[in-house]
Amino acid sequence: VGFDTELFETAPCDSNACFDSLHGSLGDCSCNVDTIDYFNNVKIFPRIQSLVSKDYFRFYKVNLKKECPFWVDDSRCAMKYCHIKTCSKESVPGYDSEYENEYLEESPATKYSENTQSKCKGDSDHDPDLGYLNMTISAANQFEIAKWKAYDDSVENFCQNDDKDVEAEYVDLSLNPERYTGYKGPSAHRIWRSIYQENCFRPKSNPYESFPHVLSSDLGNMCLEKRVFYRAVSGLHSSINIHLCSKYLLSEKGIGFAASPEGEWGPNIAEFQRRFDPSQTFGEGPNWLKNLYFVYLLEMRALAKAGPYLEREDYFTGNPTEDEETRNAISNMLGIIYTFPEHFNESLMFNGGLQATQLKNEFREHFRNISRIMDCVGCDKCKLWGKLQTQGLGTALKILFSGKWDSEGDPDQGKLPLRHKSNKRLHRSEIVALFNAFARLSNSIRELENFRNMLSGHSSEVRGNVFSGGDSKRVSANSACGSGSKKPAKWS
Ligand SMILES: Cc1cc2nc3c(=O)[nH]c(=O)nc-3n(C[C@H](O)[C@H](O)[C@H](O)COP(=O)(O)OP(=O)(O)OC[C@H]3O[C@@H](n4cnc5c(N)ncnc54)[C@H](O)[C@@H]3O)c2cc1C
Repeated sequence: VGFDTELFETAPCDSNACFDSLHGSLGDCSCNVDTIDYFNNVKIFPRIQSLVSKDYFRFYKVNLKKECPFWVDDSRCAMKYCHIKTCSKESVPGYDSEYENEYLEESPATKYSENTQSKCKGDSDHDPDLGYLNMTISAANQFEIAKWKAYDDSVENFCQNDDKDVEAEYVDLSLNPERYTGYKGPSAHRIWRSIYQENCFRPKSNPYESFPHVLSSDLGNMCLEKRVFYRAVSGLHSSINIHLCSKYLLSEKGIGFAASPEGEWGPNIAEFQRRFDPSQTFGEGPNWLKNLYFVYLLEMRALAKAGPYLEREDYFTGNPTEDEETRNAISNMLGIIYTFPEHFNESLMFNGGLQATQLKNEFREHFRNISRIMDCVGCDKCKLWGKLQTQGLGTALKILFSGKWDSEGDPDQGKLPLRHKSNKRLHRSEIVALFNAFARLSNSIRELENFRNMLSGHSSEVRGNVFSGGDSKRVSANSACGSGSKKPAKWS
């Protein structure tokens, strides 16, 4: 799918400049911004927000104590708003149930002896002695095999998974909302710089020493896969910054009726404009907002692709009524997602033999590094949401590109009552992260609607047309890496 740098034009500076060019085609897909606005704000947003408030999605297991593997972190949480509250294991619904034992591997020898005992007792049609199959594996070999398994698991993972770390703890996300924390300056910049400069694909011979590290006008020189990577990361960055603008600390103490020890929190329009107005961002702000829609589309496609599998999950918390409600809410939301007519088409990516395989490895390595960089974030609350959202995006990339979900079949499969236990391919924390990450993006798009209305002085009204055709037909030739010309064709 082609990409036209003219789509990323600079809008004139006025009070609503952030939104003037936030219309029409998104680039790199057949979709447009207005379609997503309507679909998200009306159909997805209410459902996903209600879904992630369920117990299964509210508790996230994460290791926030891992050392930064890249540099000595010298930052300190400057504000009390950085801190997070963790939960005791006992307060987590469903804890000590199947989850903690879910991934404990049995040794092949144990499995065999159990199988033989249960199946072979009383059998008279074979001689157990002659038919004996020696499945013994020495402890040393078992250790090696465990390493193979860890390796095999890791090659398809786009993220480090730390929910089995001794130091991992449960966090109740509802007690730790993503909002303004005051985390800024050199520490925050080092994270973003390291992500864009060292762990993101950039146009070759980039002359920029300072932010912004990538100019959208140069994106057309990159192939589809590299552009997708950059746009996904940039979209995540936009989402984080939209949240801090929409839940900004307006006053430490609160005013009048709003007075509270927690302070007064709400949208900060000036902060939003500073971050996204073209006049203050070298013209890039609206493009960064488009990247938010782009990463939303990517994650929504992953949910659709893994939908039949996700519909078969148990969502166990130990409360049968709540679990049933969660499964119904998942089916309902996925049912809506299946109807979206212009899903991202990941099959256009990574085609082209050895070169494509190498690129996919590079893509995965870059993303894994980004997930490791999250351990360097110097504010606990930012780290929590940064880790959750990168794990969610990493899970989406795994669904899209590991090949494991390519034969998942049509969504009707999900209607089968069968629940696969043995065939589990996603960990609980990956599922929790995937849905919460998507909920964050959905919330950001909804917040944009609020900012748009505030800036234009209108009362709240949902914009956009359902499936407004328009630009959607204007899809040009593929410019995936290894597929020939890196220059995208113009929109026809
Ligand atoms: C993982 C992580 C999580 C964070 N979570 C929070 C949080 O929950 N609450 C909070 O208050 N702060 C959070 N922060 C800090 C916040 O993101 C900013 O870094 C901080 O507010 C300083 O903002 P800034 O204006 O200097 O620009 P930054 O957001 O730090 O961006 C640095 C530079 O990157 C470029 N840039 C900006 N946006 C984009 C984009 N979307 N795409 C491409 N380039 C871009 C610009 O050139 C900008 O100058 C987090 C930071 C990180 C790294």
